[in-house]
Amino acid sequence: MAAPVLDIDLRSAERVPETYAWAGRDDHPSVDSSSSAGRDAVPVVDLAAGGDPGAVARAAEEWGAFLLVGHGVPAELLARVEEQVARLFALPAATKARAARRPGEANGYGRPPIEIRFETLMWSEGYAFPAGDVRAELRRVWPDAGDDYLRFCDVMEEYHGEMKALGNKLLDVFFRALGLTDEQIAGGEAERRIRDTMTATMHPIMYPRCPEPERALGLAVHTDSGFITVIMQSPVPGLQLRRRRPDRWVTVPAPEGALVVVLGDLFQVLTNGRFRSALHRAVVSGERDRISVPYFLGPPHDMAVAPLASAVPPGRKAAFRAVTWPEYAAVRDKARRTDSSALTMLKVAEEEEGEEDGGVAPNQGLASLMNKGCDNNA
Ligand SMILES: C=C1C[C@]23C[C@@]1(O)CC[C@H]2[C@@]12CCC[C@@](C)(C(=O)O1)[C@H]2[C@@H]3C(=O)O
Ligand SMILES: O=C(O)CCC(=O)C(=O)O
Ligand SMILES: [Fe+2]
Repeated sequence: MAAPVLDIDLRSAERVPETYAWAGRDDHPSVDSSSSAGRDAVPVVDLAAGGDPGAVARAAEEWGAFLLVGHGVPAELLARVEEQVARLFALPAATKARAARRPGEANGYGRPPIEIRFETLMWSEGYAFPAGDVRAELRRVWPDAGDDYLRFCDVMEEYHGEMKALGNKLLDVFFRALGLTDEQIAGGEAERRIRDTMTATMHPIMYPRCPEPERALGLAVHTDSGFITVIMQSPVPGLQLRRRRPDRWVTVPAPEGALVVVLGDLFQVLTNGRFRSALHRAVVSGERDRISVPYFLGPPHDMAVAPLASAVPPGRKAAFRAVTWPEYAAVRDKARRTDSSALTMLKVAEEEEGEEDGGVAPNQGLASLMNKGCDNNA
């Protein structure tokens, strides 16, 4: 029998062990979206209304994230995805351990991959798999390919179909928000190549109800590395976006049926720094389990991502050098050791001016974004 991947059963824990206690967790206040007379209101984009390019551009420049409504993914499918993910994580620890992510591998069950960047443990478990190849990966959990396996795969494949179409729609919405014309979007070589080759990874996460939620973190501060992450979340808030001046964590509301879009570092590269990746983290609830199902859209591993010519203003230089996703990951590891950030290390010229007040966090190292006691200065 495979040994459990987590050291304790988070679901039955009566206390948060010291190894899971994040000392600097509350050094910046958490506020909700309704605070500060609209200043902390997470932007909302309505795709049913076409995704207003001006509103999308503002959200992407100032927040690197927004709530997405009118996206067309049926609410009942979202409910079925949540149900299947809950069933997956409710399996016995030894069953999930059959699919444990092995060192150096991208896919499999375990703690979120960023755990190696921190000494404190996170109150969560996740499972990464290629969205288009769920059947092969999930056989590790259900080798008999029985009914539970088939139900899980059917629902995830249906979800992948919807999300793939939504991802393409979102990409065009972002291109339009960058100011690209319909001809550039349809006929631009780089734009077309990105749309045709985008890859998708799912990483459902379970954040079990926590007996001392104010001591724990479900997911530590990070930026996503790819292009665009579309998150489906339980109706239990937990995702927080880092805002500046003053430094604070804005909790993203979790209205039924809405999705959350978060931009990753390679999208910041692609847009020459105009659209910003969002620093974020997840807190846990004292009352309820929370599930989130991020759908990560990014380039194929062999594609060198460089700023789109159409995103570099006339007379300006490309702000970043070209980088593949695996090269980016290596740069990020190096950046961690020097308290720099991957984006700073990839920079070859100045980016366009970002939002000064209240904007997204700057491209700085995680160690200085965290506080003493958050022990990620390694
Ligand atoms: C496609 C991916 C993005 C991700 C690494 C992964 O291969 C699968 C897991 C993803 C995740 C989820 C939690 C936060 C994050 C930083 C991590 O450690 O694993 C992201 C990764 C990422 O965006 O780099
Ligand atoms: O739990 C969430 O809503 C966010 C998950 C997340 O940030 C991630 O998987 O990268
Ligand atoms: Fe994330």
